Amino acid sequence: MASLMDAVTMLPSVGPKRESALRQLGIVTVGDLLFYFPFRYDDIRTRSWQELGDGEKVTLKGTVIAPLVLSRFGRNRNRLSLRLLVEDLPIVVTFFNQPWLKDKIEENSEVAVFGTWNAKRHSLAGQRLIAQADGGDAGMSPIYSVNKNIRQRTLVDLIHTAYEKYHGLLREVVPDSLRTHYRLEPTETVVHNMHFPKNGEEARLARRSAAFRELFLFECRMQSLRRDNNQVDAGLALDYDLTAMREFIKTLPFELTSAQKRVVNEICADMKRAHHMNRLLQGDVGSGKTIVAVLALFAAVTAGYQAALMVPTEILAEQHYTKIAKLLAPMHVTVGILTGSLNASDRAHALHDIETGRMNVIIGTHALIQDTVKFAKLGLAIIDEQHRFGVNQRRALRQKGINPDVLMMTATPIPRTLAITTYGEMDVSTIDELPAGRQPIATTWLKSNQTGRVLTQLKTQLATGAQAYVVTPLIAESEAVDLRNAEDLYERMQRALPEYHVALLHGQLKNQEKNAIMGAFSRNEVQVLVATTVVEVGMDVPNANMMIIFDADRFGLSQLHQLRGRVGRGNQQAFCYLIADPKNQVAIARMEAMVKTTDGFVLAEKDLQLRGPGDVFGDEQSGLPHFNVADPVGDSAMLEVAHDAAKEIFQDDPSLAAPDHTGIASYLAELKKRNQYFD
Ligand SMILES: Nc1ncnc2c1ncn2[C@@H]1O[C@H](COP(=O)(O)OP(=O)(O)OP(=O)(O)O)[C@@H](O)[C@H]1O
Repeated sequence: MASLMDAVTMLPSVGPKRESALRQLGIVTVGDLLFYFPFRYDDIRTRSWQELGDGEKVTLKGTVIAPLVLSRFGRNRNRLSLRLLVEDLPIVVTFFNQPWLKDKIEENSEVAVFGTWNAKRHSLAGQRLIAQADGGDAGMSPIYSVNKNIRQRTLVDLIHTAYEKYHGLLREVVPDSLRTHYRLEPTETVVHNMHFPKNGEEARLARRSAAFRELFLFECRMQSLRRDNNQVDAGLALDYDLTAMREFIKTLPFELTSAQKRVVNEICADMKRAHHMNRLLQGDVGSGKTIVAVLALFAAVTAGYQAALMVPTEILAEQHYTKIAKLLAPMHVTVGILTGSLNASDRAHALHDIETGRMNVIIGTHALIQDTVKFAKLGLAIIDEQHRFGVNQRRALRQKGINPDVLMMTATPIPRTLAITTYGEMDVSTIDELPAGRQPIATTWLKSNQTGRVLTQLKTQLATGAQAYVVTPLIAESEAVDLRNAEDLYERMQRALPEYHVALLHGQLKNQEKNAIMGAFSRNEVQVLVATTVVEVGMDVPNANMMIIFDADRFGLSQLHQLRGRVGRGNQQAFCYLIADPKNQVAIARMEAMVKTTDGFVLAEKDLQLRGPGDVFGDEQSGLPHFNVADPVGDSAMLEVAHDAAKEIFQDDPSLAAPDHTGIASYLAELKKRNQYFD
């Protein structure tokens, strides 16, 4: 019996080659193909040239009135020109690098060409020859994202065939009540009109329903993950020792903020429950996440388990190791470190101590998730700066233990819309308060010809006993040029500040050298640290209260905020100077936002507005889901509706037994089946 889960090879004309090309696009089943929607449409209805504006994309129809001319330049480039009589106007059409069209177009024949109109020269830069099959006069031509192994045309034909044969099997998954309320179209209509709309309006309406469906199903997936997580007996119940916790807290050099107390309580209560903890700890730069993590690590140890902290760089691992070992020493907890740069014998020792359980708390980098690392009894895994780890790496760490509880920490505040999509399946603890006595960092934006002022300020600050960072971005194409820039700046600083120690920190130093420099800076043996962006994460030197960032317009907002967050970690007034001559509006807006606020959540919202979601996190590793039709930012209102609706459904009917919910249940069941199949 036919099913939407049929492999695409069930369609005529899909052999192994096409199958693999489709698979590269993520299309495996007929259902995948039908829901592989175009990302835009070209309006290919023919129009009269008289109504066209310059630069408009259009299809023009006319008669070829002269022989075609093909000219070649160099090896791979060529131009095909033809003269076309459109209504009563002779125009010139040129196609670049499509020499095969010469054999398809005959003199005196009638053709339709899609391209960009040049109103002044009465010419058309041709993109495509419109075939009769495209409908010529009535149509929107869908444009799909394809790869070099499959052409648009082929994909359209395949979708057409699949639709003809399978459209009767398309079912509703969004409950009727929601569909009526939000006036969503039936799935069959959506699929049809996404691929074959008659006009822009049809496409727009179909897109709206398709986006909602996609967001809703995504939210249902998140809710079902959450539901599975929350099942009792799915995780560990870490029965920590409250008295020991209280004693430990007494040894800390400061009083916890009430936000820190609240999140520690949330985390501990969660660890104690038998379900699997899957929690995100977010807090602005300098809000004191580290100590919260240490308390969680300690709690796990008092419950008789090992606990691990995984961080993105070796330097950070070293720093955390030094700090945490010192904090936990009075409590007789054995803390160890595992990074890629341990020598063979240290490594063997560490592995042995992890395996026998002698090491209670293990701090490390990716080295922690290698196969050779075997934990005796891992109860808690904390992942710092988690967006730098891919989903698979997180899963690998989880699989190291007996399904240990997981806490992720991030210093990049996440706007609400993104939090819903990225961390929808997690519980979130937020530190929304800075330790007492912190003053907002005074931020000034200067042009590069005003740097003299900064130097004066720097001298004043250094005279009071403070320290400073001077950051220069990696901007040149070659590392060598970047290094020279940083070295130049370093020498200039040395000359300008002969009575102080200046050091240079850059990415090409060995880890040991970097550690030595950071160590010297944190002991105040170095007063001015000139650095490339390596200081971005995790540096914690409370005596440093001045941050100077050169070419600040080269950084993104969240990076600037992270950098600035390296100062103002003590009680003195801190200063940040952004030196930049931004060239465009977006960069200017970034500088202005930095001057205006020091609140990471406000900046994150601004960043999202200025750049769009992909850029906030940067890359595939962000863990940000990829949507086919929906845009989590542009469609954020819809996302919220979908989120709330899915949440309500899972609350009221967790087993999805109601007749209106069977569509969701079978969608999720199918997903599960496929995951098993492909894992
Ligand atoms: N309750 C507190 N009172 C006073 N100081 C605190 C408190 N909690 C943390 N600190 C100090 O504040 C500084 C910042 O803390 P921490 O390094 O944990 O910040 P963070 O949240 O990890 O920030 P970042 O993401 O910027 O690294 C540290 O020097 C820490 O010792």
